[in-house]
Amino acid sequence: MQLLGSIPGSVKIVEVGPRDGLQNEKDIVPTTIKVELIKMLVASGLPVVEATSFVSPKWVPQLADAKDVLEALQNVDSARLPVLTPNLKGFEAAIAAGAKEVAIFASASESFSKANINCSIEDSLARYRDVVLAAQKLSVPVRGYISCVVGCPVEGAIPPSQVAHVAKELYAMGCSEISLGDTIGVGTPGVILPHAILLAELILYCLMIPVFGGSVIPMLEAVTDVVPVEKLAVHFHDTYGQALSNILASLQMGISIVDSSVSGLGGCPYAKGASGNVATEDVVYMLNGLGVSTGVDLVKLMLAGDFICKFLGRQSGSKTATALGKITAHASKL
Ligand SMILES: CC(C)(COP(=O)([O-])OP(=O)([O-])OC[C@H]1O[C@@H](n2cnc3c(N)ncnc32)[C@H](O)[C@@H]1OP(=O)([O-])[O-])[C@@H](O)C(=O)NCCC(=O)NCCSC(=O)C[C@@](C)(O)CC(=O)[O-]
Repeated sequence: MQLLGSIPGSVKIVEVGPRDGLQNEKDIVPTTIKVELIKMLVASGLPVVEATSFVSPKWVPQLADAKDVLEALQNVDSARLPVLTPNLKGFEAAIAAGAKEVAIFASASESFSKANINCSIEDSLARYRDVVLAAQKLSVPVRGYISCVVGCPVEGAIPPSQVAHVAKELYAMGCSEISLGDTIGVGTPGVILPHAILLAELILYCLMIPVFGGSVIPMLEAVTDVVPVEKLAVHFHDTYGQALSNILASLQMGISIVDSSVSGLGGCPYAKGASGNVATEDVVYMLNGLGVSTGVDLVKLMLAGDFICKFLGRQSGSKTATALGKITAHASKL
């Protein structure tokens, strides 16, 4: 255990499947299915389930039913159900629909900020100050996201200092928690970029394909210099299969809040090439193996994953759910 360093005894998992997971689905998922999924996730013991987004329906048509989803969940009180709000308009609509917690989402990359919320980083921070002020008046906690914390689909590697700047601003304006998003899943736990990656970057650069990233540890070092580690969450997409290793490295650096998506659903509509978030089932399986408590019942979680995968007509993106599903199917034939 000494090898692992001082990983936390318990981890808070923030389930983002109903929001981050579904926002990229082309075919509209009926509100009743979204509500049932959220209820199943809550029943599995997840303490926080991000329910939906109050964003422009022109930008994210899949979540145009945010008000209906939230209103159908008014009696659910065993988990926190935050929602994304990009501006005051979204914040006011969320509160009117019964939201008790919200999240704002900035970026460490100028290009991604423009693509995702149609404004510069500084303009977004000014807009978010208004949201946080309005939330503080109602004692509503605000989570702050930062996208592209190691790499951007347009700009390539993002300097840790840029991430730390946005994190410091979000914390100073009053965010209760800051989630660091490797939106395109390019980060590794390494301290430096391996030469092979640098060479691959060069080739991709010549081909004008800027898909490369940096490393998680220097980014976390820069951010923990300006924001207390207990206020930080990590949010890894699993595009390059690095998410679990990055989570383990983050835990070793004192992080105890991890975002994930049931069955590995997800991807951002404004980040081409980004695959799903790390699967919640795989995170829970790893944390169980490490003896880290989460309060999540893996079997109930897998039932929720099975429910949404069957509806979407697709295989689970969780290796744990796939493996345990095969074992169960085999056992039932004996
Ligand atoms: C921010 C805006 C609204 C700017 O979009 P805009 O076009 O610049 O905004 P606008 O103020 O000019 O308004 C345009 C229209 O949208 C309406 N509008 C304006 N605001 C709202 C609102 N809140 N709710 C509903 N409608 C809204 C507004 O009323 C108007 O309607 P119209 O007059 O044309 O009929 C837009 O860019 C937007 O909604 N973007 C959201 C994109 C998004 O949701 N991306 C995915 C989430 S972020 C993410 O996935 C990353 C994360 C968090 O998971 C972490 C990671 O992995 O990195």
